[in-house]
Amino acid sequence: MKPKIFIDGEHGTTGLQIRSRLSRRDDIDLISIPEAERRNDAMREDKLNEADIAILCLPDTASRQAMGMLGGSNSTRVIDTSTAFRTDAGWTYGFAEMERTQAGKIAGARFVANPGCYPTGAIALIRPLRMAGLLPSDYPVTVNAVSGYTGGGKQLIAKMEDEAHAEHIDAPHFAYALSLRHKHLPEMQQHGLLERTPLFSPSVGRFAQGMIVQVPLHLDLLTGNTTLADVHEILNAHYAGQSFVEVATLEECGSSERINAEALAGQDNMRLFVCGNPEGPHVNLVALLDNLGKGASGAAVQNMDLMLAG
Ligand SMILES: NC(=O)C1=CN([C@@H]2O[C@H](COP(=O)(O)OP(=O)(O)OC[C@H]3O[C@@H](n4cnc5c(N)ncnc54)[C@H](OP(=O)(O)O)[C@@H]3O)[C@@H](O)[C@H]2O)C=CC1
Ligand SMILES: CC(=O)N[C@@H](CCC(=O)OP(=O)(O)O)C(=O)O
Repeated sequence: MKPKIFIDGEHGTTGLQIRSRLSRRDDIDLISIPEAERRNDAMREDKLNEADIAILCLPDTASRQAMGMLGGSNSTRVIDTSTAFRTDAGWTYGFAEMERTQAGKIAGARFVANPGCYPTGAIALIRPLRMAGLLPSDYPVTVNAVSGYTGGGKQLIAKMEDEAHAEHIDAPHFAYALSLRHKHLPEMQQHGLLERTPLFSPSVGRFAQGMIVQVPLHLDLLTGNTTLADVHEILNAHYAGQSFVEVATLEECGSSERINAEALAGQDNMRLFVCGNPEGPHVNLVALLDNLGKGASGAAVQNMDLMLAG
């Protein structure tokens, strides 16, 4: 029998993208509720309990409610795309390339918390340097980022696209989370293995999908006489052989004049760049991804595949 997959929130931005990836497959049985019934709790509870894997594409509160609907006695496995469980010890963090053992942990997990889009880029850049001992745990990390506006879900999409919307946004690019308390900080800190809370400044551009996450570092504050080439070598070795995360060569990093935030829109992979003057004194680490690809729906499908194979 084919495994039954239910996407709770399948008519939202992340859910639709997962559904379009899964609707092309014949190795799974996609179970569904009609769009008009998407908030029918009795139907949701029924499908949640019928599924082998439930993928929650809901706001945090609705994800917590769905976990309540699952109760204790069923065997449904869960991938949650919200922020609700990403630092919860009872959940496995769904960033498969974070460590060599992480894909195996996801494969055997009952509950998998899909990473946030910005943390996917930030942790990808930071964690290997922490693990190698190059980046001190108390380093004051700064993360600067720009996201496509689909990152804000249906509500932000409407504000950006609908000129008649009461809260229409006509800016081509805007900074937000100005109080520096973005909801992604706890997972960046925990899974980035950082003692200090990072300083995170996100922004949104007038494009639908795509994302750039930047982590600039002072080389003289890293351990030893670290060079830009050393940083590149650590990242390159960490992600060697991975299908969804690739480190651009130093040649490509050195010859690129610009990085286009939309370059990976519609794709499920992430590319990392180590930019700067080879003589120092700084290095700028850059992650390029689709907020709805490796940043959400692509990663959820990657995790589902690991769980089905596990
Ligand atoms: N967009 C992105 O790039 C990313 C999103 N995420 C996360 O994924 C989750 C989904 O986000 P996104 O798809 O962007 O959001 P959307 O607002 O686009 O979609 C959310 C969906 O959930 C439905 N929903 C809301 N509350 C309930 C409820 N109580 N019961 C049943 N259905 C409900 C909504 O229905 P209705 O239309 O009626 O409101 C909508 O269909 C969020 O937790 C988000 O933080 C994670 C990474 C990236
Ligand atoms: C552009 C935009 O508004 N982005 C969202 C984050 C999108 C996302 O990844 O949400 P999760 O918390 O579920 O990971 C934000 O900053 O709140």
